[in-house]
Amino acid sequence: MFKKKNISLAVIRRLPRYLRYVEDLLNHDVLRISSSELSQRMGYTASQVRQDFNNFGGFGQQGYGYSTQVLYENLVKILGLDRNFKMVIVGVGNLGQALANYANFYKKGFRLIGLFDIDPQKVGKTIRDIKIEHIDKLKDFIKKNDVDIGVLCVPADVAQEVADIMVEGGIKGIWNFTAKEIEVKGDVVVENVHLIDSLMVLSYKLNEKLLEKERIK
Ligand SMILES: NC(=O)c1ccc[n+]([C@@H]2O[C@H](COP(=O)([O-])OP(=O)(O)OC[C@H]3O[C@@H](n4cnc5c(N)ncnc54)[C@H](O)[C@@H]3O)[C@@H](O)[C@H]2O)c1
Repeated sequence: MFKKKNISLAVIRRLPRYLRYVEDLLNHDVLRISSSELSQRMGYTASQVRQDFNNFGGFGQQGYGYSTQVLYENLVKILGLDRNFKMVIVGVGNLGQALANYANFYKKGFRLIGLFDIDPQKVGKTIRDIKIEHIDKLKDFIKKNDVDIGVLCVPADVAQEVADIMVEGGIKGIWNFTAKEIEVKGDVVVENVHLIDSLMVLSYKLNEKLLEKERIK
């Protein structure tokens, strides 16, 4: 594929935003967009957009701009969304249940195929037609179903041991929602999510504005 090695994380983190935006254009029957228009609407510079896309070979045509359909198809491929990764959620508490009920995973091409917990009150119940299984069955389930992604939603104090089970089963990536920095062997990919970080960024921005107002007074 067109993908080069060592794409910066900052570029990768912008790709979902491009995808969301391009999807919106397609939904509004916009078939083509120039890099300057795209950049203006997204709040980047035109050269930033071109540089971002050039990391993957660039998808525009001189004098034409970008075909939204071509952009969409390329972004889907680059992000691996066409692979329909299979995932399981481990820890079906507040967060695990909310994620299990989130229909957008399916729309974006992720297939949730298993739910696991240790609590006997939860094991056997179903969410969106998926039965919650006991954690004892996790390793074999991952092996048998060749699961790609494990979503870690357990308390932090058991995060490492549950991650170890995932890795033993042959998981390829872990979406870690716990506050624990887990360690993994081999080439397992870990992506940590901290909603609170985003809230703190909001807090920082609010604080900046307030400080500015206080200076003016
Ligand atoms: N990253 C974020 O932004 C974010 C947001 C909310 C919560 N969290 C974290 O997500 C995790 C879950 O939060 P929650 O509010 O859903 O907690 P919760 O207590 O409601 O759910 C935890 C679930 O894990 C299960 N569990 C415990 N030990 C287990 C084990 N060994 N194997 C399998 N299942 C096990 C429990 O039975 C329970 O159902 C916590 O670590 C929390 O700190 C992160």
